Amino acid sequence: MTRIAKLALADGTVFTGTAFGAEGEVYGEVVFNTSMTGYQEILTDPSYCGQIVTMTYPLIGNYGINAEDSESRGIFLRGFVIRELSPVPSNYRSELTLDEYLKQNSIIGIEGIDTRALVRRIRVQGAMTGVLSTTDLDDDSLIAKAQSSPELVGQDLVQQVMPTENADWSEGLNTLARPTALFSAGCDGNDAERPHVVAIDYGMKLNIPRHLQESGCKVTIAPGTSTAEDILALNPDGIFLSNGPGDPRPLDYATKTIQDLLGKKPVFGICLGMQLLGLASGCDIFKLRFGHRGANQPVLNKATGRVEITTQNHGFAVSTDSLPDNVEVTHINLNDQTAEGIRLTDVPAFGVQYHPEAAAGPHDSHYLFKEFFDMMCTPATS
Ligand SMILES: NC(=O)CC[C@H](N)C(=O)O
Repeated sequence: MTRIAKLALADGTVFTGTAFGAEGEVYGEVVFNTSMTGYQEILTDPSYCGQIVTMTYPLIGNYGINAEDSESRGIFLRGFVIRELSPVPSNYRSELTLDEYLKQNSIIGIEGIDTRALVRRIRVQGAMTGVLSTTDLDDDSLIAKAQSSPELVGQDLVQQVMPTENADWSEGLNTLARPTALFSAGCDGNDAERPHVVAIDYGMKLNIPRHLQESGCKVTIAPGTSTAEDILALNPDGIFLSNGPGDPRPLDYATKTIQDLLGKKPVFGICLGMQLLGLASGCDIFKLRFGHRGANQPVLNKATGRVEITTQNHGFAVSTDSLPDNVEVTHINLNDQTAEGIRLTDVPAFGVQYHPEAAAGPHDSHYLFKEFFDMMCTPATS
């Protein structure tokens, strides 16, 4: 029996489609991702907490769901909007269908709507709050709910997704007799020699500690609310600032921790981590109209002149209007000239707005993990 679902936007637009996944009603910021593949990594990226995610690629679910490709312990986005659900996955790795996976995780899906019209509306008017429901199918009621639901701006969503305890990253340790080619000559690869990275987890994607480990590091994961004392007590050689959901500006606890750590150990941040590094260094943050979410965003590395094709998922950006004297822009988004990378000139600290760990997407930017490794292996100049 076909189940109806409706998506209502705060601007009064309503889309009627077919429900899949769970029953119920949710609200969230409606955004879109242009990736053709990687829907399992997108579903399990904690950075989407608080959002209803639309896929522009029309056929979703065609390779099912498997045990290896998840980027976290669950699904944190609020709802999933697609054009056409593939009911029969064709993939030897598939263990369950997308519909079964969303049901297991109590996530509402809607298919069969005009996703092109939805995306064009978001591109023109900007990301906006929406309500996705299988229980209330009255347009006026849903529009009123969308207009009265809280916006994502100003929300600290990190505390809804971050871990609450420290943990050693041990996945695959027994398979890494020696780190991969990314390993620098600096250390000889045995555990005592590996640089120890403490990754502050604001909603970290799992492929990030995998890449830190494969680049030769030992990794300890710490909650996003850790203080500088908590982090330094773990005796790190370097500090990693992870991706994460929501607006970076209310995360005062995180900004303070980073300010207290800058100059003490090398720092590398990705996405939210770069935004927090920027805030800690006195940069301003602004909200993009509809964000950058996809796996084909061109980024210019200003130092090398090379263009990297990157995976991105962010709705906020570091403003380049009034950069502090000790902050340099290292990477630029070629679609809109926004900052995709910064570094501090007075202490060993840098960050990128995009996702060099891919998962899913291109591998053009893996070099950044080696740069961080080498930064930790280079004796600090007094
Ligand atoms: N992937 C991320 O870390 C996203 C950072 C931040 N929540 C943003 O939307 O810009």
